[in-house]
Formats: sequence, structure tokens, C-alpha cells
Amino acid sequence: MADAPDIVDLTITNVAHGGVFVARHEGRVVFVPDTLPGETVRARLVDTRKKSFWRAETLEVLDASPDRVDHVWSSSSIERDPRDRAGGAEFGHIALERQRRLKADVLSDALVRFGGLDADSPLTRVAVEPTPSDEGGDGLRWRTRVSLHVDEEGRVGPYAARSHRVIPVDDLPLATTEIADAAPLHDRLQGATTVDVVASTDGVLVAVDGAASTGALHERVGDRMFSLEPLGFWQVHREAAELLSAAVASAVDADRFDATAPNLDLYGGVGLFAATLADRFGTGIRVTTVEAESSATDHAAENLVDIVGARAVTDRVDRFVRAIGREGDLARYRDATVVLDPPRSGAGTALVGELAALQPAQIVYVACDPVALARDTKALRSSGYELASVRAFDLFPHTHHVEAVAAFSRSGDRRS
Ligand SMILES: C[S@@+](CC[C@H](N)C(=O)[O-])C[C@H]1O[C@@H](n2cnc3c(N)ncnc32)[C@H](O)[C@@H]1O
Repeated sequence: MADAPDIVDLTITNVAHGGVFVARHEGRVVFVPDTLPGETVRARLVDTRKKSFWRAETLEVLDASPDRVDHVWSSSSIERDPRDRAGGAEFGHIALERQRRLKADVLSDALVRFGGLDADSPLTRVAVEPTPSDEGGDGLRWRTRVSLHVDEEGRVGPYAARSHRVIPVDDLPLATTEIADAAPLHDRLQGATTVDVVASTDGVLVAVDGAASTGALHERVGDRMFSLEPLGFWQVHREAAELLSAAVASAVDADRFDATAPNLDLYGGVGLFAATLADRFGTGIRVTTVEAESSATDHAAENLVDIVGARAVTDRVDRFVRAIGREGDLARYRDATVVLDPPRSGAGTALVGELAALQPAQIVYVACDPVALARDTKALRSSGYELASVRAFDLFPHTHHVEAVAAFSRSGDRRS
């Protein structure tokens, strides 16, 4: 068989999960970055090993979408050789409004294809909401955490998309101004491998190879201060913690909330959503945060000290939930509210099934991956839960990422 030609002209038909777009070449799906539906691009086929799909890189736009704009980060521009385009702003060439519609399409499509929802269900028609300050804004200067890499010559920068090649850059336009100013973009850090730059209420911290100059950082959400490890998990957009906390608070159905039930904040980090529940329903509530990192749990215990019935547990969520099941004390959980905020891979079908077996009154799922949310939605729906609401937020402008908050209630329960 003759080799396929390297360079092809492709017409883009759709957006796919993961920040790439879909074209077809000789009947085969080709995933292409740096483009938009409706565009025709000249592209180089770069991965043709798989039978089911190939990958290509965009070299030139032959017929541009009206939603194409100059890239917000010149270091990622299509004018550059694909190998030299900085990663991390893969939607930066798209008008913000259109970025949000594309993210909504990916979420809707996932809920239908993997979540089993009807295509015409109103629950699949989710609008991706901007944060208050990004409304009408440019979607820049929001990142409070940036991880950079150092190459063998000591140059500091982000990786190129889908690569471990360090790209030296002059600016970090998605990062807050303090971070962009503090990042050692022009230094030579020979022998180092990573640089993390973190902005918190304590100022900006620059950590080379994970070495932080402080024991803890602090973040404010409303009237609450949270302490956390310098490089520990915290929501990345400067408005994310406040916005997600409000979204979780309003996703919880007050009629189903029982302050005396063993309520859970799973994948709890330093206790953000346990505090959300207490701020909405009073500091007399019972709530347990479960988190795998013991250092985060220590901070959670400190952060939740005013909540009389709060407990912070270090455990893997799957082990914790399985242990409840083994204890046979399931009845206590029938009145519980569960908030869960798993990492990108989602909670997983097995854990979701075990959680559903506890039959909590309601589950609020905070998701940073639409497909993982959709798969877990399917598992919850087949274990006796109904999807009651979904909201989505543009907490990662100019990237393909989207955050969603989904509320589930036990099927057959009636609101009182
Ligand atoms: C997306 S973060 C959410 C943290 C917290 N809800 C917040 O908003 O700040 C996910 C958290 O889950 C923790 N984690 C990851 N896998 C876990 C597991 N299997 N069991 C318990 N915690 C886990 C991580 O350490 C991280 O703190």
C-alpha cells in the first residue's frame, strides 16, 4: 500500500472532547487542533498508526471561520511552526462567546452519548456561564497557579501542546499579572526541572523543583480563610472557589438537606465544600470531608474548626465508601447529602455504584471533565438517581476545559 500523503486539506465538521476538532480524510476521522468547525485548513498528518482515527496539525487556514480571532497568546499562534506553539491555550484563537458554545456542545454531546440522556432533554442544553468578571471581558489574567518546565539548557516555559518540549515565552496572558511578573521566564535555571508560581492572599510564591519558601498559604472565600499547602490543590481561576461554592450551595436542595445526617464532602481537599454546606445550613451541621492527601486533611481540620460536627478524614474515597457499606450502617446515609469533586478521571462507575448503594438523599457532583461526568451520570441514573440540574462554568477561558456542577436526587423521591 502506498504511504498516505503527509499534507492534506481538511474541512472541519465538529468539536471533539480534549480541545481538538474533527475532520474526515478518506472516510477516517482525523483530530485537528488550532482550527474551528466550518474551516478548511491545510494540515500535516502526524499520527496515522491507529485504525479508528488519525491526528493532524494545522499548518495554514485556507478558509477561516468568522469566529477566528488573533490568538490571545502570540506564543501559541498559528503563524508559528506547530512544534513551537505553547500549549495550554488551545481555544485562544476563538472568540470567547464561541469558545463557550463549543464547550457547551462538548458537554451536551457527552451527556447524550455517555450519560444516556435524551438529546432533546432540557438538561442537555447547558449554557457555559462566564465568571462575573469575565462577562464582557477578555478572559485573560485568571490563573492563580501556573506550572512551568525547565529544559536541559535551563530555559523556563510551558510545554508545547501534546509534547514535553519547553517553549520559551515572553508572557503568560492567562496568568494573573502578579504571576506573569514573578515567573522567571528569562532566567536560566540549569539543572532544575519544574517551576510553580502560585498567587494567594499571601502574595506570589515561586517554587523551583517543588521547594516552597513557606509552610502554608491562605485563600479567602467570602468571610472564610482557608489554609493549604503551598503547592496543594486549590481551584485555579481567581473567582473559581467563590463561584463553585455558590453553585454547590444553590444545587443542594434545602428540602432534602438534613443537618444531623452524616453528610459528606468527598475529594474534599482543604474543606471548601464542607464549609459551603455549613455556610448555607449553619455551623451545627454534621459533615465529613474525605481526602487522600493527609496534609490537605490537616488543613481541612483547621479550616473547619468552627463547624461543630465537622470531621476531616484522610482516606481514599473508594475505600471510605466501601467501609461504610461493610459496616452495614447504610440506613444512616439515607438522609445524607453528598458533595463530590473528583479529579479529572471522575469518580468511576464502581465507586458511583457503591455510593448510590448508600442511597443518600442527594448528590452534588462538581466535575472538571464532561466525559467523566457523563459516564458517572450514567452509572448514577442506573443506580436509582435522577439528574436534577446541571450548570457549567467557564473557569478556564481560552482552554478547552469546562467545569460543571450537577445535582442528582433519588428517583421517586418527592420534594416536600
Ligand atoms: C478536584 S480536587 C477538589 C478539592 C476540593 N473539593 C476543592 O474544591 O478545593 C480533587 C481532590 O481529590 C483528591 N483525591 C484524588 N483522588 C482521590 C481519592 N481516590 N480519594 C480521596 N481523595 C482523592 C486530590 O488530592 C484533590 O485534593
